[in-house]
Amino acid sequence: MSEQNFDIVVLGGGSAGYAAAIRAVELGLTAAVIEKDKLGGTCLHRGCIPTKALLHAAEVAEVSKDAAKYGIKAAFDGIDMSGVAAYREGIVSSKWKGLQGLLKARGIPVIEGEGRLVAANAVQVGDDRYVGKNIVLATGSYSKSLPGLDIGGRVITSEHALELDFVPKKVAVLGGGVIGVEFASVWRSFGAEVTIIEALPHLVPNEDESVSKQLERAFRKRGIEYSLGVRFQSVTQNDQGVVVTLENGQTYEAELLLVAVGRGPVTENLGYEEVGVTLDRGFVPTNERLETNVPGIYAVGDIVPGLQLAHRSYQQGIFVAEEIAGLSPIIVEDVNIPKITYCEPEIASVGYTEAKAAEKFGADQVSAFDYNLAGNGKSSILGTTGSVKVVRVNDGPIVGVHIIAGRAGELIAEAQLAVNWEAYPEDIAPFIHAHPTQGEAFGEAVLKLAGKPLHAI
Ligand SMILES: Cc1cc2nc3c(=O)[nH]c(=O)nc-3n(C[C@H](O)[C@H](O)[C@H](O)COP(=O)(O)OP(=O)(O)OC[C@H]3O[C@@H](n4cnc5c(N)ncnc54)[C@H](O)[C@@H]3O)c2cc1C
Repeated sequence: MSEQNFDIVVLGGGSAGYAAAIRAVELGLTAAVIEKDKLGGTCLHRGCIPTKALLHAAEVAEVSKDAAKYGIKAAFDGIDMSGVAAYREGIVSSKWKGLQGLLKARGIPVIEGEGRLVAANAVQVGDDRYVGKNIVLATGSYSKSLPGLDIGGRVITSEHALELDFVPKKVAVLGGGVIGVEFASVWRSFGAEVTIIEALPHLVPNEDESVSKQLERAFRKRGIEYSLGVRFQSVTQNDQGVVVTLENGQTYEAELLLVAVGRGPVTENLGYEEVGVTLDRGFVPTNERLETNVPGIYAVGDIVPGLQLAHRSYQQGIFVAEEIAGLSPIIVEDVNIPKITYCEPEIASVGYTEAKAAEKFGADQVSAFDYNLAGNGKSSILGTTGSVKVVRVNDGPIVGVHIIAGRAGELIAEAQLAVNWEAYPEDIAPFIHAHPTQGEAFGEAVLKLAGKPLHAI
């Protein structure tokens, strides 16, 4: 049995874990990462990157189907899933190589193997013990299912969906949240018939209702079916496919059922509770400095209750390293973290929805303006519609921005700065947005809220 000592031992080498190690070493601390699978975790290998490659392939399919609209002669002749897989895997492996290089260049050891917390300051891998002045738990998340709904055969999760080497003819998607609508969007572009089943009254139910409604209209136009506000009851499967039954007795036949009902924390049987770390429904609660109830043990990423996003994970990793180094980093609340749903059309948002802002600040204290992209030149050129909604406190800051449009994700960077810096529309109004850009739409909404509309009425 060997023992090695570090300032920080990180259990889990996903977005949260490796970010903590990199920042720690930048600050002059020593750190090691323990990873049982592949450095980069869910985001790089099974999440953000491969799914966005699929979504881009889907966009290329849509553009090629639509080429005549732009006067371009091109014929769409179907999807070659092995080509799509090669493109997707190429991106993932180049990013993976780059990431390994980043850690190597900083001298951060990546210990391969399954780690277990064995003391408040130690993680064991096989016979070897890694002792840290501080421990950072970063073991991530897995695809959840519903009670009684077993994954297997034709009932699949996003991990299986990514690896499919064929386009299903007909697919049912259980869950109209981010992962569900992204796969629905890809499969529809690839030619599948898709039905989404969502128990809540809207698709992407955490978004501003106006955005959810626009997505529902856009999906309907694209031929994506959905059933809202009715719960799933059961599924049966046979050689041909699945039959999904809802609580209202409605049934759907499909070749596959994708279960996209959220992600649970990976915290079982890792020694957390034995060492005294309190769990709450499997998640690891922390104080606002991301320290667990056991002093010196921190938790970051998807195991911490709240938004499960890669950029939140990076931020938490960096935060914890700086906290341990005594820098007192600033806290970013979940509400101020930008979120993107990469379906077509894309959705991007930050801050409070109009309804939540009204609840928090009072309905008569809040104003919103929803700028229709029909008035935005660049959006017309790109052939996209949608809107940019800005929510402000009257005589106060911008507290929410909600965008739906092709490439909406690229527009959220400015909005998240405005929200996090608590900018007033009047602060931003004098500044200039380049023309023609989709970014002008945010400028137009801000001008309107500042009382000097240009192209908005
Ligand atoms: C289909 C899909 C699409 C997504 N798309 C996006 C997106 O577009 N944008 C976005 O921001 N987020 C996206 N996410 C979410 C994002 O992937 C996660 O929020 C992020 O990966 C969480 O990082 P993490 O470090 O907490 O966990 P993970 O990335 O899950 O990393 C945890 C790591 O810990 C390792 N581990 C676990 N237990 C042990 C152990 N005992 N010993 C050693 N190692 C262990 C695991 O192997 C894993 O590598 C997506 C997720 C999915 C599933």
